[in-house]
Amino acid sequence: MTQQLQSSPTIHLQFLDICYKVKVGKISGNGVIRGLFRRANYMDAENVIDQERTILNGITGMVQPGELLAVLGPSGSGKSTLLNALAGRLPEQCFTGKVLANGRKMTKTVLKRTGFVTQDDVLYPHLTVRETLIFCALLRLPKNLSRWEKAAVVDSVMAEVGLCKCADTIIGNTFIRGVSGGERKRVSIAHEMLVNPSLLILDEPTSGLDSTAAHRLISTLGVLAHQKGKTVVTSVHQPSSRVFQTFDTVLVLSEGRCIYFGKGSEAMRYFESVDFRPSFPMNPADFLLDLANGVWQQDNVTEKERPNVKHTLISSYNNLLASKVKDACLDTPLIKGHTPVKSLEPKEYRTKCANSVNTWFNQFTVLIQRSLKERKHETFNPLRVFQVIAASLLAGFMWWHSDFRDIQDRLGLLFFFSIFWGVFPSFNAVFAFPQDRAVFMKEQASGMYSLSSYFMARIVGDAPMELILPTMFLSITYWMCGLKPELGAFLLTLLILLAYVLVSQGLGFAVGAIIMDAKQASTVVTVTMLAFVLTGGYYVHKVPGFIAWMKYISSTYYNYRLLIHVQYGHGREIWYLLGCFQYRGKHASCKFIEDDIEGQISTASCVGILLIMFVGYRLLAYLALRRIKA
Ligand SMILES: Nc1ncnc2c1ncn2[C@@H]1O[C@H](COP(=O)(O)OP(=O)(O)OP(=O)(O)O)[C@@H](O)[C@H]1O
Repeated sequence: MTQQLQSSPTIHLQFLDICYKVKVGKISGNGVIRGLFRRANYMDAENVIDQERTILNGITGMVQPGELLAVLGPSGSGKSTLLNALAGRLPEQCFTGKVLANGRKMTKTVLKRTGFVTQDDVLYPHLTVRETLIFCALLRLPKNLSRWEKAAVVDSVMAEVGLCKCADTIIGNTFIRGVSGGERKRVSIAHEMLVNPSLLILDEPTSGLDSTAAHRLISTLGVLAHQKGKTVVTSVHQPSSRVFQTFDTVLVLSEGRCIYFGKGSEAMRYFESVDFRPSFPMNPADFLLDLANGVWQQDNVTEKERPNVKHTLISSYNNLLASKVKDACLDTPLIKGHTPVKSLEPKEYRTKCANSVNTWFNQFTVLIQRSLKERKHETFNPLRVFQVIAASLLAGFMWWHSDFRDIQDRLGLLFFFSIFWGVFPSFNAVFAFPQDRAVFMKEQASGMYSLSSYFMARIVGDAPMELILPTMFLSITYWMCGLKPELGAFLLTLLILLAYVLVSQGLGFAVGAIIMDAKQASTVVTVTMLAFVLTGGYYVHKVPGFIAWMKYISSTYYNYRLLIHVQYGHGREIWYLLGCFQYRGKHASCKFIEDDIEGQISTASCVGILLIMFVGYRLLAYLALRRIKA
């Protein structure tokens, strides 16, 4: 089995003349600046000007299997952008130049064999290291491997990247103590290593680590390149001299331009050859970064005489090295149009790739298991359970054994159900997709599962607890309040309430998925629910005509009507019981029967509309996620 995974072909990566520009906003004549530039001369411009900023300018280089290429440069020099372009994460139409794997354009198959470790660790905080990797293996490894075999791959990858010690520790985050920063980074690397990538690209894997941890991590990457034959590209912010020695090739960026590409061991010699040498012995990486920042201390030279460092280095690179690097890249047989060597695309590997996609159902079950594990602390949160029990007891005591004939009180109770079980689930559901966004985007980019399997797993996984809590609530309150003492009536009330909870949850999902920002989405859902509650039919009867239509889109209205129907039917029975034909318009309860029970929308319509809302909100959420994915 391990052999099966080890047979992935090698990748020779070449990138030629990569240029990336972005539009940074428009500047209008009235001085309103919407872009990044705020220079005074633009303020006076009469016309609207589109500003372009060059992030990468003609970057060329290559890296072979068994080699570790380090991309160095100050913050903002374009390292992440370059790595994104190399990993196929930057849309092709956004940049110019070529990224070639084994002399060919990057194909989906190659991208599947590419592991990309982003700068931020996008992991679930409540899963342990082993669980994180097991779920990843279940989703990413070929379906012809058994669960046991996938677990064995996880164990071997953990041993390879040094994670065995903390295998059962949770990942954690700022609020929950988990594995250390270095270990978290290793988990991100292991996540990519599971698919046995031929090309591994890492964006600043050492950021936030102390020099020892950084050295250990880069050594691990060195082993992957030198001993396992992987092609490794990593950006590093501030490598120590020990770390620098591990790099085979170094690319130094300064403001999106290359100032050096070549062997790490020859970098200092090159800069000396163009008259830039350190005035005292220093870490080569520090010296290179100083130069990339335009900082250079030179004895006996005044500030005025000092050359423009960046400008000089860019010209030197263009005059001395650029053409050599380009020739070296173009000179490989693969680029010259030769047919790629057979071993690079073995038939066996292609067959395996074709077989590797897990079935929809498989993805769904793994995602649901992961979702339940990751969110069990939230779902079975004792505070949430306490909140619901406290509310049910409070309502139970407030309406203790209420009388069937006290219609006003009873309607108040039924409306309280509608408010509580409208706001609570919608508010909880609104966070679902915004919180998952980073993981979802990353996993979608790696093609781990389909959107529909993720979506179904998310909404089904959330359902059980959303249904358990209202059942608990109603079982306590219904009997305490003395509502219709029939099992059938109780079960019907429960069914209506659960359906309403699912509709409210759907509203939360839809708003969350459309807005994708937890704070904004929770505000919108609160306002929406407020509108639904106000037009629900309890507070105001004579709603002004221009806003009266709102009740027809209010799920609270339909739920309230159904709950009343279970208790009072069409109101005939209670009408006769209270003798309302005598007191029409005078007795308060009779007034409630006239206004709230009689002649309202039919039960079938209420059920039908709630059903439409149940499906409609979820469909909206799904379409909103599709848009994000695209
Ligand atoms: N889509 C974009 N729109 C505007 N500016 C952008 C865009 N993408 C990147 N940039 C800018 O391009 C520059 C390079 O960004 P990049 O993230 O590649 O830098 P970096 O070298 O990786 O920096 P760091 O080390 O801080 O992560 C930055 O100044 C960034 O603000």
